[in-house]
Amino acid sequence: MSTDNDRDELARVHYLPTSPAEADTEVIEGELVTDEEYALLTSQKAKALERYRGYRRDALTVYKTVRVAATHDYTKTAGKTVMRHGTYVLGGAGVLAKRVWEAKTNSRYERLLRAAEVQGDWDRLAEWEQRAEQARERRHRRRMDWLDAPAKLIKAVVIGAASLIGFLFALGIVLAISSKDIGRVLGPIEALMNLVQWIAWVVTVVWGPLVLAAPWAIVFALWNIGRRAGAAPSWLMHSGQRSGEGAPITPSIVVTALRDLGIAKLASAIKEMGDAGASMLGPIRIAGCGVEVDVTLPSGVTTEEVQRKRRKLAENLSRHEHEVFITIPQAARTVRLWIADSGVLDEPIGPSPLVTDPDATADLYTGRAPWGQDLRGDAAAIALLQRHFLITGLSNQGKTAALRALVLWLALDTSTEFRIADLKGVGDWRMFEGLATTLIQGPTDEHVIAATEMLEDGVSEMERRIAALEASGATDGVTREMARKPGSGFHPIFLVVDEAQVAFMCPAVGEDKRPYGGTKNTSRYFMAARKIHNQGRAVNVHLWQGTQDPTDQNLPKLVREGAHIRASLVVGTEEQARMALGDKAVNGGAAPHKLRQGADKGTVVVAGDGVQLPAGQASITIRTHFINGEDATEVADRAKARRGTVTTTSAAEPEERDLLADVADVLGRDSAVKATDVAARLRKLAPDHADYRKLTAEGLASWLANEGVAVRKANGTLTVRARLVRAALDDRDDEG
Ligand SMILES: Nc1ncnc2c1ncn2[C@@H]1O[C@H](COP(=O)(O)OP(=O)(O)OP(=O)(O)O)[C@@H](O)[C@H]1O
Repeated sequence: MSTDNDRDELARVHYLPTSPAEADTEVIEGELVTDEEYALLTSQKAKALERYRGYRRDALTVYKTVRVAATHDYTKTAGKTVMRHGTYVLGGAGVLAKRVWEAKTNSRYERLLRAAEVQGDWDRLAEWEQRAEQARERRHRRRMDWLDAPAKLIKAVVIGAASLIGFLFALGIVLAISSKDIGRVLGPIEALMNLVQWIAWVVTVVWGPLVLAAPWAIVFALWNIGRRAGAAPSWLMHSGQRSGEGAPITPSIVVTALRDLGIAKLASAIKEMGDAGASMLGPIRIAGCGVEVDVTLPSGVTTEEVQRKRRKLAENLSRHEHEVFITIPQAARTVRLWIADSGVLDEPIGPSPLVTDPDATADLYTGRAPWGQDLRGDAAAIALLQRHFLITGLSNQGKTAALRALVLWLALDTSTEFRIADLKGVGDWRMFEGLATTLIQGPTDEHVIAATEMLEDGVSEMERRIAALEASGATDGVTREMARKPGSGFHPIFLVVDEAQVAFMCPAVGEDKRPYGGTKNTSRYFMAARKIHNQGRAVNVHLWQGTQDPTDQNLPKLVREGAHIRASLVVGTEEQARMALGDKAVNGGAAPHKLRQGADKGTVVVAGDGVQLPAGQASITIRTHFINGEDATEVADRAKARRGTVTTTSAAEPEERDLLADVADVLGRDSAVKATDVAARLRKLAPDHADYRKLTAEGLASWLANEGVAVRKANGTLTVRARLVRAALDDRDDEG
């Protein structure tokens, strides 16, 4: 059924007027076409519409096909491949042109001169100026030589040709005389002519193919030069080429990475130097599982600026941040980059030699503890004699394991003595039972008090040794012989406090009103630690501490700085890194805050004495061997077997006391004493006993009641009667 809309559509298809305004003014509505014409047009309209829709469908199909094909990965890859290889040819031509230009002009010298100038390296500038001048002179001489060249060439050709003909003629005469045939005089000359003719023939035969192949050979050569130079934009490279991951580090990669760091002065200086930015670089040396290169920065660019951009630099070098280390060697305006081979730092290092070698021994005076590997993959050993030690790091990153590994090595030296306070107390140091003379394990105030007393005993021992050394008249301090001689009283003592922050934060206050924790002049742990730091080293009394977070509250500055060797596992911030290792080390590139929590467990940045630092470096990063609890127990057992088991005391465990007998003791001949006085007498009798320290009259009464001794009031005061105490003792004896 036709409708008004159909008509409109029909009119559009056949270019008929669709509105009165469009129609000729003479056309009268209803008389536009006759019925026959309308029927004809209607059937044509259906066909036309069908045709139109067909075209549209076809056009859409073609469009979709083209779009799918054009955006398909294969097409993109193929397109990029074609463009990339095309660009190689153009790039190769550019590289070749540049090489020729540099060979024929002084531009290379100009570039190097600019580089030296930008770097402010006046010695090199003078040297290059001289070389440029010499090159210019040589080139001038060569040009002058060319002016005489044609005459010389013609002369040489004429003389050469005449000599050759003369020689051939003489040869012909010799042949003619020997064969008595005059016709052979010209024989050699004819042979030469024939040879020339033959060569000309060969040339005419191969000339055509040669001419045809020459452009392709040139294109291939240019392509090869461009490909080797990587002369294509990075977006045309396939992903492997573009990521550069695992790609060897070349001078141009390093220079480009530095240029793109976002340091404007550095970028413009490198641009001024052209690709001779490479002149900033020292040789790229293989350094363990990576490479190392020194970069002399242009004037105006500071080493700190580069250090701050470590992540960007790593990314520009197609490495992860933890795979690039920036340190500051001694040379002025120089940064040393160590760039790991991709992924190599995520591979575990081998087990400790202490575990693999059942015969491992140690000598504190002459040896070094095998702790792990430095980033170059070389064994990292650490000298521990007469050095206080501090290790810090976030929780669960391997602090105890790293500290314990060193103590285990020490244990293999039979002259050493250990007094250990593990203020976490989950058994990490349990294997030292029977090896250490003191082993305190636990986090309570009682354990801190015991640890403090352990340090105070260490101070007393230190003072005794200082006096003894002074009295002995020794001139070389405590020698190895003195330290190893049994009974000399100078054997090495190591006071080890793991989780030392617990001690500093302890709120307990002693009888003398002095706090155990804190950082005041009256704080007992703090003062004992300071005294040992100040004077312990010389008489072989060492303090080793492990702590989680080296803030002023957890580990006061004075105690941090008293350690000769400072090691840090991953910490949260640069500020913490500074507290852990000191400003000098962090300014020199030590960056424990850049280690990865979890992934870099057991990796320590070490500063200070005792470690062999690469020349000019303020710290070294060591991946420590992990000795698990089981292996640690085995090593400790070996140490015990060698030295014989020692009796370990645990000062924190309450001393066993017979309280009833003690009360009888303190009552003496008195028949009745006030309970408060009895408590005071008990405290005096055993001042270290925790139960007595806090004892009150009521507490004593209730405890004696449990023992069958009633404590009643006399004149309103709780009073202990000796008669009842003795009776209870007798009863107990009878029962016993
Ligand atoms: N060198 C290492 N390599 C690999 N993993 C390690 C290494 N050292 C420690 N670990 C792992 O880290 C875990 C925690 O180690 P450790 O107890 O020494 O940490 P911590 O820093 O002392 O922890 P916290 O401060 O909480 O006591 C270990 O159980 C072990 O699995």
